[in-house]
Amino acid sequence: MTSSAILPHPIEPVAELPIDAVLAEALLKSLAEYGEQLHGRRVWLACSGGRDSLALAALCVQLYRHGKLPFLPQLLHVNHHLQAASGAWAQHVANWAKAQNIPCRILQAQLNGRDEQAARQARYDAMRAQLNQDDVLLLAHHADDQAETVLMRLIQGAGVNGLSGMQPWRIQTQGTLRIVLWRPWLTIKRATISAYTQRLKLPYIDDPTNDAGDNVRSGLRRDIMPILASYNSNVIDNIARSAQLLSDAQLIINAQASEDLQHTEVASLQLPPAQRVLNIDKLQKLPIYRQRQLLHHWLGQDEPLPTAKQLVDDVLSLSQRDDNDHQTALFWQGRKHSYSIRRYRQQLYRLSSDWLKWLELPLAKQTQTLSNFTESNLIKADVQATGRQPVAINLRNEDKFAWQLKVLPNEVTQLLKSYEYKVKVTFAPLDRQQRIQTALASRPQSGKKLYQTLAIPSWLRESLVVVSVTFMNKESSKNEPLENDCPIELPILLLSPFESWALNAEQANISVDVKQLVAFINSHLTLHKTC
Ligand SMILES: Nc1ncnc2c1ncn2[C@@H]1O[C@H](COP(=O)(O)OP(=O)(O)OP(=O)(O)O)[C@@H](O)[C@H]1O
Repeated sequence: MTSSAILPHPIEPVAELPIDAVLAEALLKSLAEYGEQLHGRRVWLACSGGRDSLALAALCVQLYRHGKLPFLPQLLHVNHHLQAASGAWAQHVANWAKAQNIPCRILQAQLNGRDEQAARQARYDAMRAQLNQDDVLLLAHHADDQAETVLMRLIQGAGVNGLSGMQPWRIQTQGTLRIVLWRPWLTIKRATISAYTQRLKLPYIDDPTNDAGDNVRSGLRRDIMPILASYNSNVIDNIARSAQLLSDAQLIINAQASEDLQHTEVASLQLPPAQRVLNIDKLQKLPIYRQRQLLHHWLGQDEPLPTAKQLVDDVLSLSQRDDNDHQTALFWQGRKHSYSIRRYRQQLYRLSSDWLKWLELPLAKQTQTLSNFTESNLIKADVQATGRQPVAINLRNEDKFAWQLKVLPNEVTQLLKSYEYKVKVTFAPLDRQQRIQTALASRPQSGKKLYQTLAIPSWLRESLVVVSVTFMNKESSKNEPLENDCPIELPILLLSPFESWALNAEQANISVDVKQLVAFINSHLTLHKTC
């Protein structure tokens, strides 16, 4: 196909041509609705050069030149390089923009495949790379697009969210970039846009693949919509209206699910998106339909796309089991991460694969003399210029997460004031044979018994650390332990990445109060994502 075959009209400036009242009203109404959010933001217009987006660009030019639109969006055209004429289309959009005196950028897409989905993905990627934080991207989607989207989702078995179609104002976050997709024409029929382009003799590009009927969307447009219209001539408006009603319903569902989630999540065990934990007893107090919605909401948090209904059903059955099976793991490949959903006792866990990998990394034993972390010693060693910057002792700091004891040198100085001894602290992985006694047990325990008493799920068992303390004579240059009954390395704490248990140190007949040290360590432990 030659580019001239698809460009029926020559390029003319549109500023002074008649403005379409219906199209202008829809845009200006949407502008009034989102005016506050639009304030101070940069607006771009995604222009394929096709009928709809060229019409929207033309209307923006007209309204701007008549002082009715406070900004002139910059056009963004993405060249997909999918067809022989792609380059000519890009050039045509650039020429048209130049004739209208509207800024325009042509972007090159990097396609990963040749289908519609690959083109869409590459298009958004290219445009996102161009946009800055909180920029707004105008799109020319209209009521016919909306009706096709809803029908497409209906035949795929979507729920309320999917059936509420495209949103007129949608915040889209990917990585750290947050942008807004603005669709002011979702209530406008294609026919209205067509009539306007004809009146203005707009030289839009007619992409032959749009109506070829060889993908679901164009098949619905060509074959199904005319049949539906023969039953009800308002079919487009009606489907678009249903989508709007469902969109309201979805907001109510979201609000209910967020409220239920607040009461059901186990606050102390959260590390989103790596680990999220639900309390099954609380979940089961809700009616079953709210349990399903809550699980749907809980699983899909941190992800752009929701989970399939099948997974929600499987997780619901997992929560309902009353056997002692702690082995079942459900797998979910999200867009951003993959997850394993597991149950341990009365808790449901959604664990990211990165997090599970990190939990398997070996822990090393290490001993630190606390006085090395005081202000004077750090300054002497020229490690820190000030006592007010935290220093970290890493329990496990690799790859994506860091588990650390983070202390301020001046706090360590303060702590050690009350000790007449040198304090050495050892962090060592818990040995399965090691017998230790927590306040929860009447005698020392090891291995399986200990895990059961403390309710440690299997995947956390390689991430237990015993903290021991040795008090040394300050004067001794040889770092000899004190001459009393205090054993070398008295265990005082057992740590997991989320919890800590004081160990029964009173039994070891020592004169020094370790409570202060336990409280200090407990209050300075941190666990966070590093990237
Ligand atoms: N190559 C492109 N460059 C920039 N924006 C695009 C491109 N293709 C599509 N868009 C934007 O995405 C919207 C929806 O895409 P869709 O595939 O339905 O558009 P189209 O039918 O090719 O073009 P139009 O909607 O302009 O008639 C368009 O209205 C337009 O705003």
